[in-house]
Amino acid sequence: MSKKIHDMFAQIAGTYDRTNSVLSLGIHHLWRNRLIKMSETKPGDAILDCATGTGDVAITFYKKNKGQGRIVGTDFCAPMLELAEKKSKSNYPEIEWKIEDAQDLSFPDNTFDIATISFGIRNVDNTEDCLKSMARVVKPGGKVLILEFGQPHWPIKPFFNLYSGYILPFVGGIISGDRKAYKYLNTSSAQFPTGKKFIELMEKTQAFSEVYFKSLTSGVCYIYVGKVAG
Ligand SMILES: C[S@@+](CC[C@H](N)C(=O)[O-])C[C@H]1O[C@@H](n2cnc3c(N)ncnc32)[C@H](O)[C@@H]1O
Repeated sequence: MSKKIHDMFAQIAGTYDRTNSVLSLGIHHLWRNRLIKMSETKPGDAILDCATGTGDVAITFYKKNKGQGRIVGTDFCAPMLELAEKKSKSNYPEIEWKIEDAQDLSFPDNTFDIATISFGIRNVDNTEDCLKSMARVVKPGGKVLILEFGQPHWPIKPFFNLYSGYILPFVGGIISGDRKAYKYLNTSSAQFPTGKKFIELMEKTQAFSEVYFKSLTSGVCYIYVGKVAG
């Protein structure tokens, strides 16, 4: 587990949701909804959302499946998870929140139908370990889905680079008081394997029988799907 990443999220937890909404102009809700649609979930499914942060994906799964089934949100950062719990406890008390490192999940093999991670895998120390850990806890034939930033293509690319390189750290810094965290968002996204390169990483784990991806908003974000091998 990276203490530096953990402490960075602990530091920005209180302003995380507000900063997200401002910086993405609300588009992050559309991206997360797309992830849920691509999961093809149905009421009764057991779902794990890793690196859940303040819990939006887990809560959206709960609403989509009308509270039927099991929804678990995990994160290694207690201050983020506390906000998820606070948000959900009156309306969605059945959602389980648990401190877990996504690279070394403690659940038994084949526990879930679906496991997701949104804007989290870029932050883990070892991407392959994280993918293997998520695939291990999903039943054969179930799905692992990853939502992550990418590097957008032309004609959005120059505008995006300007936005994410300068405006995002500036505005993120003002709202959160931590400019470095939003500079990190930009540099880590720019370096992270995207599209076919990420698919190669998924294939390398040998945990999936089928892998595919969809790019969103001209490549600003990607959703990767792996069907867990039997
Ligand atoms: C950018 S936030 C994303 C939160 C949420 N999934 C969302 O879509 O808003 C990244 C989250 O990943 C968590 N995280 C980073 N590395 C992790 C790890 N190895 N295990 C579990 N959580 C981790 C951080 O604590 C943080 O809450």
